[in-house]
Amino acid sequence: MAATRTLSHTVAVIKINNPPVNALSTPVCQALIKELAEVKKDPSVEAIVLCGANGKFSAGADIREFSSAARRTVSLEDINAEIESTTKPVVAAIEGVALGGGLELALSCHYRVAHIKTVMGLPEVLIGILPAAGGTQRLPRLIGIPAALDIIVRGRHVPATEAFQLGIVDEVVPSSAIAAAVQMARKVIGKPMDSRRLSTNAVQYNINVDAFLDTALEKAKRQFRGAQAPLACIEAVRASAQLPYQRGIEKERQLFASLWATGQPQAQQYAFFSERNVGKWTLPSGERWDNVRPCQIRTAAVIGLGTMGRGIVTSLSKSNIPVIALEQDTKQLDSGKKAVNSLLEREAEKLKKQGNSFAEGNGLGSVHFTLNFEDLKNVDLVIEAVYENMNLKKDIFRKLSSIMKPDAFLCTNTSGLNIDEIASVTNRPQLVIGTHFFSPANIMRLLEVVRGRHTSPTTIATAMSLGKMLGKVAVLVGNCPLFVGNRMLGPYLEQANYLLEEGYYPEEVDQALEEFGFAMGPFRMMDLAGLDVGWRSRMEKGLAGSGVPPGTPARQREGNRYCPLADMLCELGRFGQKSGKGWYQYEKPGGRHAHPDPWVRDFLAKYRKTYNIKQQAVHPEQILQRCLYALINEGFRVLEDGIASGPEDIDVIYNNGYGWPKHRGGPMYYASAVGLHEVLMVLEGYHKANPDVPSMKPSFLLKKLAAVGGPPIKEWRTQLGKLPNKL
Ligand SMILES: CCCCCCCCCCCCC[C@H](O)CC(=O)SCCNC(=O)CCNC(=O)[C@H](O)C(C)(C)COP(=O)(O)OP(=O)(O)OC[C@H]1O[C@@H](n2cnc3c(N)ncnc32)[C@H](O)[C@@H]1OP(=O)(O)O
Repeated sequence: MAATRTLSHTVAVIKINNPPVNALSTPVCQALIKELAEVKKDPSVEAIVLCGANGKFSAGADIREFSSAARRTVSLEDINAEIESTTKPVVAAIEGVALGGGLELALSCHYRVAHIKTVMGLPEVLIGILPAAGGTQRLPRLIGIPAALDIIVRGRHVPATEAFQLGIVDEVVPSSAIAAAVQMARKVIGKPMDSRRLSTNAVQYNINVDAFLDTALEKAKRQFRGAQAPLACIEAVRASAQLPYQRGIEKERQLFASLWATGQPQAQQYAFFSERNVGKWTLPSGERWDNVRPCQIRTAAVIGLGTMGRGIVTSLSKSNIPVIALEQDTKQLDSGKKAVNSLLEREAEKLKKQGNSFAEGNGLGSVHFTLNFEDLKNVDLVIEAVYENMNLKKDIFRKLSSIMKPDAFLCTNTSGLNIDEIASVTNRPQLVIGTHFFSPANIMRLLEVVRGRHTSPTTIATAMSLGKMLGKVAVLVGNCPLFVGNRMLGPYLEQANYLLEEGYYPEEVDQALEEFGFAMGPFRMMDLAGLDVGWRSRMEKGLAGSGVPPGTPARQREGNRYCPLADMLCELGRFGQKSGKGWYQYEKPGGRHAHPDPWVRDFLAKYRKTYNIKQQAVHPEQILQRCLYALINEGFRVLEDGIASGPEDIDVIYNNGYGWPKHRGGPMYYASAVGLHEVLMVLEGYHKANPDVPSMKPSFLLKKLAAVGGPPIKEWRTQLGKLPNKL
């Protein structure tokens, strides 16, 4: 039953019932219409309570229906209008979540009662659309333009206590919201209802709405780099102030249709479901997310309090997991402790602003700092987060192996080292796993969980479940140099470097990719990460520094093209932000504002002259094609090698760890949207002209899919048949 009805005295309680989140699917909407019609004409009913089954009001419209053939035949706003115009008072009993269409439904009720642990909001913007069941018109009428705009444009979850302060709900209760709503319904029977019908009210404001919204629009254009939904949300809110309700609704629908035509909602909704699907991991042996039980992690330890370690400690502590944080000397321990405490204070401040405190207990209190390895011996799981050096990591794992209790999990936070080699020095390779966090680890949502050859399914389940506990999107990947995200970055950065050789400047390449929607272009990103990191690794591989065989041409390695520009900057001490100079110049070492550097322009001009490189006329569109298609091609190779289980996994990694714009779905989705044949043609053309750049040689899988007509991404798996699986 999509909705059920019971009677409590003269109050009819209509309950939405569509597990798991009571999405307002077409059958639910049809059931609501039927129940409403019946209670309206039932003389024994004097008031109505609307609620959701299983402690959840509703997570909104059924997103799957948007793109499915089963297009909705019932308009949610028509149901809302029907509820609002009812002469019997309707009270929403909000529990769990009231999101999107769920909150819009509640806003059409005459009163709202919420359980204290509820969150509500209009997160449509996050899936590329705008609230289109009256939310952009009713919410400003209830709480004013600035507060409504903030909620609609950011799509944030508003806790019940804040919702009460803002006036979204009339009462917050610590016990059953349904019982409280029934009580309220009985109290308001017979009371005047006109002012409770939000659509009949005018928006109240004492600001210059146009100027306010113009400023918001400019800010949103800068902040959301090409995403259209936030801009449409602002225009819809503008309509609420300027137009009568019904015309505002027309505008809302019009904006929805225009957004749909951009293709962005489809990309963002693909990203939404991909994020959920990556949690459903499956191993070739048949073990899966739903048949392997994770172990409970009651205590954890982190080794190393550098940038990564600090973020990981904060993240664990924030999730209420007691942590032991270990450093090798007092100086580093003290500075790590200070940094962690300050991060935790900031987190506490954030929660306080949202009207919350740390869930149970105090996050700060749960961190114990130590220099003594013995202190770690009883924790359930340890995350090693020292710098990227195989010998150092092996030393630590040897030690852990002898100290830790036998069933403790040993995780390494490496961004690309071989998990099997690290596991090989332990007495429990089945409990060793890679947990690749992204910096800052207390903020970035991505966690690459890297399975080694001997890692057990229980260890995988535990690491994936830990990711969820930390509020992260955990993606299971196979063990290969650099794993998935960083491996794909290689060819992308390589092309960015070649573009400099050929006549571009860092700021021009960055601008093209930032206009595409990346949070940061490749050169700003390299400056932030530190140019010395890659330099050290290239030196270890004999590609840079004294290990390069004598007589090797400067722009060649092993017969292939090589760009030594980044090595040359490092030799001059230009490591990026940390040294105040890199591809850009900064106000000071550690400064964060990148300014184009005339020195770099001069340096590039001399370099091109030295190597007699003719400046080529590269069209800005080619910057995108070369960098992005190089990255995508490597993505296909990752699939070919069985390192990721599907294109969605790669897209989730890029959306959440590398600043890929979600409104473009992810690199593999983008390839499918651009057309695989187009991607293949560009790669083929480039590779023919540049056979000394092997990364641009089109991958086998790309060719295979292009040959069958470049099917949409959801059909790739069936088209490709059985692929190797190294998970
Ligand atoms: C011009 C052409 C137009 C064509 C289209 C015409 C249609 C026009 C109609 C317009 C009407 C608009 C009405 C309204 O404004 C629009 C909306 O309401 S959109 C939905 C807004 N809501 C959300 O975005 C909430 C999304 N969900 C979440 O944030 C979270 O799921 C949660 C609710 C906070 C719960 O989180 P968790 O507990 O972590 O659980 P999961 O996230 O794993 O979810 C569990 C399960 O539920 C599925 N699911 C969640 N929400 C929805 C949803 N709204 N619709 C469908 N399915 C949903 C999720 O995928 C998981 O599924 P599983 O993986 O278990 O299969």
